[in-house]
Amino acid sequence: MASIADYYAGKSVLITGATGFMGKVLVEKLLRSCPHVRALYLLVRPKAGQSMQERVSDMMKCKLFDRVREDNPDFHQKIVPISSELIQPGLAIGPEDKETLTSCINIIFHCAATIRFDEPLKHALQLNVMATQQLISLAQQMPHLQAFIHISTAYANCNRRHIDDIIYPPPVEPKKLIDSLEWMEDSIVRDITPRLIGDHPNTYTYTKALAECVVQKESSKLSIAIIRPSIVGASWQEPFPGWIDNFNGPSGVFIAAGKGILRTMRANNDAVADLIPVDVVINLTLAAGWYTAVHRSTRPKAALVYNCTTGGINPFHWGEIEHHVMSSFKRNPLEQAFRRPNANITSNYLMNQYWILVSHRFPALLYDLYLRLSGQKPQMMRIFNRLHKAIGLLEYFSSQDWEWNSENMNMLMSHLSPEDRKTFNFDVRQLNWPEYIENYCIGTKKYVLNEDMSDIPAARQHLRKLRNIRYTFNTLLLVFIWRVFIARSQMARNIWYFVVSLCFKFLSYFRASSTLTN
Ligand SMILES: CCCCCCCC/C=C\CCCCCCCC(=O)SCCNC(=O)CCNC(=O)[C@H](O)C(C)(C)COP(=O)(O)OP(=O)(O)OC[C@H]1O[C@@H](n2cnc3c(N)ncnc32)[C@H](O)[C@@H]1OP(=O)(O)O
Ligand SMILES: NC(=O)C1=CN([C@@H]2O[C@H](COP(=O)(O)OP(=O)(O)OC[C@H]3O[C@@H](n4cnc5c(N)ncnc54)[C@H](OP(=O)(O)O)[C@@H]3O)[C@@H](O)[C@H]2O)C=CC1
Repeated sequence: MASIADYYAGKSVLITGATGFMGKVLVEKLLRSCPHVRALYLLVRPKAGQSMQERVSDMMKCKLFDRVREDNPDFHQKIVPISSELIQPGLAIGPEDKETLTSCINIIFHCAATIRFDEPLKHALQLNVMATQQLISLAQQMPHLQAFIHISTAYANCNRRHIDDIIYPPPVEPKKLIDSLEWMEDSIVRDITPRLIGDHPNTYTYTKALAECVVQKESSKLSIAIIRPSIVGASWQEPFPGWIDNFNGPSGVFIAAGKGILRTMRANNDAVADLIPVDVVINLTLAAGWYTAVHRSTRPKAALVYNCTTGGINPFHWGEIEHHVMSSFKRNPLEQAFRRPNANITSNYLMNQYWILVSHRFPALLYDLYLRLSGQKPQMMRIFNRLHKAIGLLEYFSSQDWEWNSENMNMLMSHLSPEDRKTFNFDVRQLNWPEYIENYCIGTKKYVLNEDMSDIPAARQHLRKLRNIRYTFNTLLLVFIWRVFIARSQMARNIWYFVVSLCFKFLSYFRASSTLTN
């Protein structure tokens, strides 16, 4: 059997979502590890005043592509941007482009989606479900297509505790839902969304479940595989450790904690934090593309599903994540932290509300007061309100755990040659979590916040200043409490003397007993 790189040699690959977090890593890895791939056709839309060509050339200038640029400075010649808006009829692909695609594409990687948890249902449905349906229809017109790889999420079935490598019946027949929402006003859809999504936490997981069902329907006509990654984090090894470029999932939480803004969050210390590095997901995706294509004539007539998770193989827990994130940001602090990094997770609702009041709202109020008094615009309360909204949406995933079957991931690994196992490594047993989390935190500093590592001494100095402010503040608070409450009331003074003498007695007792034992 051909190696993975040999298989991709001379192939034309179509990628949706190439400008996104995972899409970029996919494009980079294909160009670097499969240098003889014929062409990568990227479906991209113009956005924020930039044409699709400008967006793609900006993307290729990004640091992620440094290694490919070194190996092959002309790599951009393999990239063919195609203008496409996935929520438009026919994906808004022009007739000439459609002709080109249908005549030459061999493999499709469908990564595009809206991953926002608060996306209005209609839009999530249009992009995550209807666009998938349209892409499959296009794929059916491609005579040379050998594999269609759909990126789903491990949480598409998060209303179940144990999730196998299979497609579950959808919560509703997608076509029926699409037809009934079509005529409804947005406000009505918004009102009935909670009833429709039922035991799904948001429109994202709900529509991703429906998309799997759409894909399954076509699996007898096409060679399809579904990849279900869990919580995708920074890269582990490739193209370099710690690469990340967004605030999604845990990254935003890590940054907020590193900046000393986030001090408390609801999460279960003992629940498995099913993070998976982005390079692992992409390596598995490319290997699945190869496997699906190579076995297309002998495969069973159903889509193979790959749960791409770490929990069952190399588990790590939210409590451990908290510990390593905090210690990493203490060693490599972020610039201009609001307070010293010290976030604690708790599964207790009341405890969490208490800390939100004391460690979020109260300091924000004080700081905004200071900004007002110094003639500046208050902003801290606004930042905290947005943070609370974001973490409120994530808590569902950090407060419970799931069990995924990773049989197909293991099966795929067993089919790889020793060489491919190294080049397309997705063996998460080798993942050293503390080292990974350290690189992840440094990655958020370098690549998301664009902070310079040479500024670390200044950032440490800033943390020392914050510690001194805290000590001064605590001392003043103690003096204030003493003056206002204790010094003025006889009863409070008596209680105070009673507590002090009790402590004194205990001390004398322990000293006496330790002298006796010696
Ligand atoms: C000490 C640490 C302890 C650890 C504790 C546990 C931590 C982790 C917990 C659980 C992770 C579980 C995740 C499950 C994943 C499932 C897997 C998948 O399949 S898909 C991928 C997931 N998708 C998302 O992550 C989209 C989530 N984001 C959204 O839905 C929106 O961005 C939202 C509602 C959060 C905000 O929307 P807007 O309309 O307000 O605007 P906008 O531009 O998106 O963001 C506004 C501000 O919020 C920050 N932000 C965005 N996401 C954040 C986040 N996750 N955490 C903190 N801040 C975040 C942004 O940086 C921005 O801040 P600025 O204005 O630039 O200062
Ligand atoms: N990140 C994660 O933790 C996880 C992600 N996944 C899945 O992986 C896939 C990729 O996710 P990720 O890279 O993180 O997501 P991103 O949000 O980073 O990227 C989404 C991509 O989809 C494109 N897109 C969105 N809307 C349209 C549209 N109307 N027309 C054309 N293109 C569009 C975006 O293009 P543009 O740049 O123009 O907006 C972007 O390239 C998704 O299917 C997601 O469900 C699964 C599990 C976890």
